[in-house]
Amino acid sequence: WNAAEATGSGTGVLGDTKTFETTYSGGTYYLWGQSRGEGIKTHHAKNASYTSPKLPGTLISSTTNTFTDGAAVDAHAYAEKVYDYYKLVHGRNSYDGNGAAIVSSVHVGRSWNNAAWIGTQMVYGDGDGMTFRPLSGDLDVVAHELTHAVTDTTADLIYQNESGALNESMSDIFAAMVDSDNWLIGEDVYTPNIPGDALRSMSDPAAYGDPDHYSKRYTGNEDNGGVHINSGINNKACYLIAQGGTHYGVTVTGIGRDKTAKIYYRALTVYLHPSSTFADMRQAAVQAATDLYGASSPEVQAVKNAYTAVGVN
Ligand SMILES: O=C(O)[C@H](CCc1ccccc1)CC1(C(=O)N[C@@H](Cc2c[nH]c3ccccc23)C(=O)O)CCCC1
Ligand SMILES: [Ca+2]
Ligand SMILES: [Zn+2]
Repeated sequence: WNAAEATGSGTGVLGDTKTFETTYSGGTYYLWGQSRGEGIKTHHAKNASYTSPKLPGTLISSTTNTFTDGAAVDAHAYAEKVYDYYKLVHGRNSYDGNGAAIVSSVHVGRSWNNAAWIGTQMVYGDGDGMTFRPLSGDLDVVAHELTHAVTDTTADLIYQNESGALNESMSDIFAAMVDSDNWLIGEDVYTPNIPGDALRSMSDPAAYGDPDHYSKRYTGNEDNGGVHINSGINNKACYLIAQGGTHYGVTVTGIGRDKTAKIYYRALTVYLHPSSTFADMRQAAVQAATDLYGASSPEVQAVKNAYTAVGVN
């Protein structure tokens, strides 16, 4: 049998219909797209834990090329969208720049209220229906996880303390650039019974208890030294660069999402390194903006003012 490329369709976590690449082989269709890099494959973990050697699990199949597993449909379709974002916007072929295969597993764990990049693949929990719906149901989350793979193959920011907060912020930043209708993270899958809330906010990190100024950074040991907490400081800086605003008396004139994304992509892939601090982040963003737009550009000024506004000088 040859493995023929096909177009499948299915219903996502939120009940929306979408199409995506599948492969036909031996009378069966598989959640396996072949046109992007070395391919995109989506598997069923059958409740195996994210640490289980049973991962990735079974490649998800259908005899009709119609897929009814919402978590699988979204994990697969959103992986395509994130691949396309990095290829078309930044010229990057998959997360490693070399077409690496993108592998996901859904139904990981039992009612697991989380998701992750485990170094080799993406894994998604189903949530317990109260804290989360199946987490692949939000494009933010898929883009966040795949961006961890981009970071790991570029700056490789150490996942603790300040470098870890920057690692987290890079994932939130590109999640917001891909799922570009707002500056919230996880809003589509977080607390299904509570409308309008999110896991994190980049426009107002404090709305969810995260710091929006360096003087308010968490210095304890929880969460690998607050990687999902102190990310709020850099997330706010990114928001200010893109949208502008006055923060703790410092005014920033926004330059828009697209230029902001280019600055952070260049900072991440050229200037940041494993032990980068927030001070290094400011310098990397200033240098990236200088390379792209010139030393005396409004883009460079926006970067400088945004980092001053969040207390990183
Ligand atoms: O990628 C990441 O940074 C997070 C990876 C979490 C993880 C780490 C190590 C092993 C397993 C899982 C997953 C996400 C996250 O931000 N998790 C946070 C918030 C969170 C999600 N579910 C939770 C349940 C309890 C407490 C906190 C959480 C965390 O794990 O802290 C990213 C987008 C949405 C979920
Ligand atoms: Ca969002
Ligand atoms: Zn993360």
